[in-house]
Amino acid sequence: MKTIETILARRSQKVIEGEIDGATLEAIFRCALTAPDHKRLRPWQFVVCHGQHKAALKEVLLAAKPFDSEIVRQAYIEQLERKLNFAPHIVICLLKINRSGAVPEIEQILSAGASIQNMIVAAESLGFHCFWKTGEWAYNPAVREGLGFDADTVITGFLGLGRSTNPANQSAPVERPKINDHFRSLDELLEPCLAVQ
Ligand SMILES: Cc1cc2nc3c(=O)[nH]c(=O)nc-3n(C[C@H](O)[C@H](O)[C@H](O)COP(=O)(O)O)c2cc1C
Repeated sequence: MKTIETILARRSQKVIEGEIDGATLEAIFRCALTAPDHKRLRPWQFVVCHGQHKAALKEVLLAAKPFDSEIVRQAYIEQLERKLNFAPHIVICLLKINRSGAVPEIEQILSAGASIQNMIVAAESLGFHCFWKTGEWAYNPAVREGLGFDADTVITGFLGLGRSTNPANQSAPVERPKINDHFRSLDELLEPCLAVQ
């Protein structure tokens, strides 16, 4: 599929079942490293989790959450096991913020987002599917600490990747916003100003 068709057809997919081979995954990961990056700070880091790593990841997520009772803890364990199965490969995407002042923080955040989007477009162009997840896994600082990253590191997402084998899990196309609701020409913007002159 051509790149534009891939981007226009992209949908997040909440349940992804099939694995991607190692060489193809590596090609997808290399695409993250071509994200636009002001002053080449390369502020991104990625932790790759496959099936064999899910148990360890579950322990990190579990240890990051306090519980009032064992019943609540057990219910959370069941929920975690289910949620960690959302994709066969999970890439924990991190941004190590450079505070030297060389590049504003917002630009580093944008670069981190672009690196993730590059992986999504690469995976989709090869016929795979993705889901970009944040929520409490990303925003609870204890998860970041449990993974061994310092306070200057931000978890920008848990990117699930894989092959979709079950048509029932595939997201239907959606209507996208109208181009004129988001794009205007400068003429249109300046018209009222020019009219009063
Ligand atoms: C930074 C970011 C974080 C996201 N985190 C979540 C999340 O935690 N849970 C979730 O259900 N979807 C999450 N999403 C995915 C959106 O829900 C999804 O993109 C949206 O529903 C639009 O669907 P589409 O991607 O198929 O167009 C996230 C998307 C972005 C860009």
